[in-house]
Amino acid sequence: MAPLTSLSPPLPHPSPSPAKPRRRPPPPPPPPHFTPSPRGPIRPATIVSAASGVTDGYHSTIRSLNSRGRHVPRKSLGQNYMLNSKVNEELVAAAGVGEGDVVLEIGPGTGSLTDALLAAGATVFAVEKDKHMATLVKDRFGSTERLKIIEEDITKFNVHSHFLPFLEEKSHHSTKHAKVVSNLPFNISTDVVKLLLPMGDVFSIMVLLLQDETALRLADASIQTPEYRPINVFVNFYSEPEYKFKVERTNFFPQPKVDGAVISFKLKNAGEYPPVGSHKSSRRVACPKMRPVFCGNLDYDARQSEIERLFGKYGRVERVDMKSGFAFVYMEEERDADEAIHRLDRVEFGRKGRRLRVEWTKEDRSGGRRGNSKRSPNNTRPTKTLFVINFDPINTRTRDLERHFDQYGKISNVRIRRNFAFVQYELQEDATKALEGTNGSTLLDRVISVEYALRDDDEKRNGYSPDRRGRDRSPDRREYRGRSASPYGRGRERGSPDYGRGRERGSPDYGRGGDRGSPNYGRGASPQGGNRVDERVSPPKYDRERREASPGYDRPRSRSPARYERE
Ligand SMILES: C[S@@+](CC[C@H](N)C(=O)[O-])C[C@H]1O[C@@H](n2cnc3c(N)ncnc32)[C@H](O)[C@@H]1O
Repeated sequence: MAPLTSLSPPLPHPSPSPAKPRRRPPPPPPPPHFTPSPRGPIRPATIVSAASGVTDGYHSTIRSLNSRGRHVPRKSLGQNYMLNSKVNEELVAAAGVGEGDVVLEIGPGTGSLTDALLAAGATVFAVEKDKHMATLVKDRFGSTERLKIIEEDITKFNVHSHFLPFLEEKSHHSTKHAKVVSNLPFNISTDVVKLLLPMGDVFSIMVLLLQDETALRLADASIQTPEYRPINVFVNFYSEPEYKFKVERTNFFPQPKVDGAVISFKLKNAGEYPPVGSHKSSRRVACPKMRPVFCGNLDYDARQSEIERLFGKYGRVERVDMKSGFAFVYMEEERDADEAIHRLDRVEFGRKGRRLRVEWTKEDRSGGRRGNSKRSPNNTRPTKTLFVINFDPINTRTRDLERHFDQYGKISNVRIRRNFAFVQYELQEDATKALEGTNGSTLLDRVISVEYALRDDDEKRNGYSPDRRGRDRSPDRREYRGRSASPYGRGRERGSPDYGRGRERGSPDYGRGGDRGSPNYGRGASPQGGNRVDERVSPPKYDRERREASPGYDRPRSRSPARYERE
């Protein structure tokens, strides 16, 4: 450790040439720097006066920075170190850290907050991305049972496989919940919030020091304000946020351009998540077994086994519902699904290296439409012709459909059009039987959806027959295109779950003669819910009521989750 030559604050990064320091020395010990938020009543603030701890924190931070030779704080890593030990103590107090607690600390840096956590009696698991700082903090505390430091990027950190065993081993509480306390690099705060808030099974509270602006925004629970954003839906769904107090920028070295603030999130357990059904329904969105992961932008010929293998790396896959170009993956554990989403979203996959879209399905599909909703609410007028979707468009032949449907009566015609088909019976009663029997059934590994066609061929004007006419003149398709609940709609892009993402790959409009079928299946008007092809382009949507209670649902359609991450 480099010795301190005087009691006055040394340069935090001793330069080989003292005459030309690369950075200004840190400021003198700061005056009281906690101030209440000026931003209105929804953000209660705590006024904390600075105390003698100020200089202690200051000196130990500077000493640490000097301890392993010259260290230039890295802006890209948000390295603004805390100089005021009082702030650290307040962070610890806000999380109620006490004897026997296990704490995940993100970015220990020089170890000043780590020190306060250890002093409170906690066992600390610290994740530090910067190798230099990880070594520095190890040096500072030496080997102790109560501290584990790993060098890793928190945004890529597998909490369940790396942290849970530690928690199991170290927690002395029966509840086995850990806490998160961190003076976070400002640039990853939303990533961290998104990563950890859904982990109410692991963490009870998360207390973060982040940019004041961000803290104010995240703590905003009032849906009525114009500032209310998708991230607020997320935050309030998974936690109870509370703005604690502001921390002025002069408390950090180097001094950032903005002030910081401390915010706490009391994490909810799955059972506490707001219900997402109608008021009559008590269904909750977060039941792990019920909510599949949407995996979009797949090759049309992607195989179920490939998807199983892919997701199987992150946990047990209960089942995979393959659709055309997308799939729903049911994982046994919600945390494994979270991990899969985290790892696989936007990863290139398949022969053509498409970028996957992986995210939680936007609707609780457990309503079991497949099992209990056999008919389209939009199209209840029985016809002799059935409209079939969701079969494998590459491998399904007319004869496969015939075989699948002919047990219900005499079929007069089967027509496949890209990835939808019409099956016409001679008798309407047979069509009804077939609809009841085949909707939600499996054909060549795909769960198909069946509903009545809007009209029968023989109802068409001038004795229309699709077999005699060109595709473009098909009244069936014209009819469907015109409906708001259209399964064909307006030609959205493939694999983009309706957030305006996924533009890298265009999708020909079905109705306009694109050469590869990626129909726009409309928006959530699917009578079959989970089984309709429209899910391929857009995961099912909640109704307005549900959206309010569900993270991500109030996103404007043109906005992307990527943007959400950048907030
Ligand atoms: C704002 S500093 C806080 C340091 C220290 N806790 C303090 O209070 O002085 C942020 C710390 O997080 C580390 N860090 C930055 N990005 C990280 C990441 N993705 N994962 C883990 N640590 C990260 C930085 O290297 C730095 O040490």
